[in-house]
Amino acid sequence: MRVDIISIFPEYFAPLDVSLMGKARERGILDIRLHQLRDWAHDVHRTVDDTPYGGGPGMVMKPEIWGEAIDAVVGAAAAGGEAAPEGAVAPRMIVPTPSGRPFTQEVALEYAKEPWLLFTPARYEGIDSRVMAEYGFRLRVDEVSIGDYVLAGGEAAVLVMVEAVGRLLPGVLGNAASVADDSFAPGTMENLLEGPVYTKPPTWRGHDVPEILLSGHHGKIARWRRDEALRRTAEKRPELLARLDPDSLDKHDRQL
Ligand SMILES: Nc1cc(-c2ccc3ccn(Cc4ccc(CN5CCCC5)cc4)c3c2)n[nH]1
Repeated sequence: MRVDIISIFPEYFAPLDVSLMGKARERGILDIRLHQLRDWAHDVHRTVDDTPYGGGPGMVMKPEIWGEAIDAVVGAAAAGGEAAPEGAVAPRMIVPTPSGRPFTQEVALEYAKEPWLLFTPARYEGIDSRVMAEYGFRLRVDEVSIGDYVLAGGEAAVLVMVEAVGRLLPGVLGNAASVADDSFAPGTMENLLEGPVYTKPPTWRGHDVPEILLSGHHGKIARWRRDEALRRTAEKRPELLARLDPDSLDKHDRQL
């Protein structure tokens, strides 16, 4: 997967050089390319923002510079300047914003199927809306929110999304099964919070690991884990239980 990120703070993405994402890049699973938005601002001060039409606080990012940057990043491949990833002519353009659709595990799985993503994290009060209108159809623009709180810019949201998508790519996580057991993973754990985890020692400061987990009885262990997931979900996120497909609950679940 190719990932392009255009930002006035490309250094914000240094964390993508470490750990799982760093290894995925070394192994060519993820091809992340960073671009400094100001490289397309031609005035002497390399200005990227201006005052909002209609008044209001803060500044808005100018459309011209974003347009030139996106054309350069997308066009380079389309113009045959280099091999577009897996024949993708155009990337999916993802715009972090507090007013976007919720970014969920389902959206992460959707993005993980794309050969090429373009993230456009903004600063100030956001990007002139005409940029999303200009690329909306051709780049299938998706405005997404990572949560109901306001960040100072989109970069942290991009870090979150690249990690959530990157870990779903084949070969990134050592033990593929752990993706299937994720909270919100499709299938048995869909819409359930995962239960508690333990490792050695069996007793630590007087706290014992639940006996069942030491029993080696895999059927009972799976049952216990599902019960714990249901209990935790009912306690912390009851609204998720309402989304559960009743057919996915067996008679044991129902008596909980
Ligand atoms: N899930 C999530 C995503 C973000 C996020 C993503 C990108 C940017 C770019 C700039 N900001 C700061 C910021 C400050 C104030 C407003 C609200 N203003 C009210 C009137 C016009 C706008 C919007 C935006 C971002 C924030 N925050 N939270």
